[in-house]
Amino acid sequence: GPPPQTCPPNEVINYISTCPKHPHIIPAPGCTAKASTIRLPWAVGSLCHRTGDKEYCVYMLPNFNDGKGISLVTTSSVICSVSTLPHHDKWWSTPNTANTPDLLEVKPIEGKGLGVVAANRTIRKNTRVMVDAPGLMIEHGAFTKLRTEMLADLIHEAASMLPYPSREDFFALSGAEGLLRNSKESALAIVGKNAFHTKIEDIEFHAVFLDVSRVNHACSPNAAYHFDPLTMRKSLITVRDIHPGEELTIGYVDLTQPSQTRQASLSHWNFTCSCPRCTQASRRQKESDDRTAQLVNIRNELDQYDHGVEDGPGMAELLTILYELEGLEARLHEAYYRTAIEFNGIGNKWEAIKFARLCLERGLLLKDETRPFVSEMKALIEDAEGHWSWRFRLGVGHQD
Ligand SMILES: C[S@@+](CC[C@H](N)C(=O)[O-])C[C@H]1O[C@@H](n2cnc3c(N)ncnc32)[C@H](O)[C@@H]1O
Repeated sequence: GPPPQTCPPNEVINYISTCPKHPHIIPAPGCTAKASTIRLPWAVGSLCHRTGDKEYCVYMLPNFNDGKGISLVTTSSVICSVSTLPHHDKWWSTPNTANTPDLLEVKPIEGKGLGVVAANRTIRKNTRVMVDAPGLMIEHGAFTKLRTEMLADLIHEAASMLPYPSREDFFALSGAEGLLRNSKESALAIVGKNAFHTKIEDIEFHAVFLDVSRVNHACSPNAAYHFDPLTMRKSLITVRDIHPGEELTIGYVDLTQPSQTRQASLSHWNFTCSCPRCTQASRRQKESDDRTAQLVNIRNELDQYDHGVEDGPGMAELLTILYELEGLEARLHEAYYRTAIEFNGIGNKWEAIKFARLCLERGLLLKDETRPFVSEMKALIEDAEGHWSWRFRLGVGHQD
């Protein structure tokens, strides 16, 4: 059954309508929507900081995500629009069904702090192994406009208002090593090391997910994230088979960059990647970087639609091989997309449809329905000859 409602500590709450004693709804101050259209009540923190014409406060919903709660650092008008979104109910009602506790284990990994490993059975590729909702979200505007101390203040308050044990889970995340535990700087540092850019409608947030935050980085990762903006859930999906005891990893940065650029981007998280793709003997490291550069070149060349290419399908299939050799299965749908377009581009309908299906099969696990490639591939499968790419590579002169 549902967990009991938790009232956050009184000292940080100005007023709250979620405790069983006060079951009425209080809209956020300044909210012009009718109280009856706001289905869920928010607790408002006592602390707000103003910059320009915006006042950022902390809004917390204790019942969210099976009682784990969620805190937002944002303005009352954003809370108002969020609470009245048409698909809003889905956010609050989606259960974390894919979490199979005995599939995964969080444990110390040498040189990496904690990490997530496959517990005691093999996890097949394309398995959704975790589904997580954000515990803390900070509007991007607060990040860029507020002074650091004010921002740290609000983030600290947002984390402190979360129900037990989410509050403790947040402060136990990595990123604040060497700083005073539970201090405002810790809260800010934790957000810096664990937040993802996440959009609600058109508003950008930095979101911290308390469970998926434990997954470490690798440059040939065996898993990837999928974020569904309609349910606000982030899932972890395997892209290769994972054997018992093996660590699950994702890519924190663009993995089609050369190794030195990847390492430079990872310095934000204060570590150097020691995965096999990054620590090969120098000759092999160069070969890997060369393959990665070739992959990017082919992708760029195939993305030129205004002139012919020689053997487009052959190049696109080579692209697939390069993604596989570099361990980039998490992005294979990108190669399948190009292959589908190239086959259709020379009028080979059945091969085009085959690769469009492969693209959707992989891509839909990792990307949401709203991505343009999804509608492109669906349209191609539906009517290859009516698709813009039909025979588009033929009869167009070379442009050298
Ligand atoms: C989002 S957290 C991942 C979970 C973290 N290991 C923990 O204990 O909670 C990001 C931090 O994990 C560590 N980390 C992630 N991937 C790593 C890797 N490949 N090698 C070393 N440290 C890594 C870094 O300290 C990084 O700042």
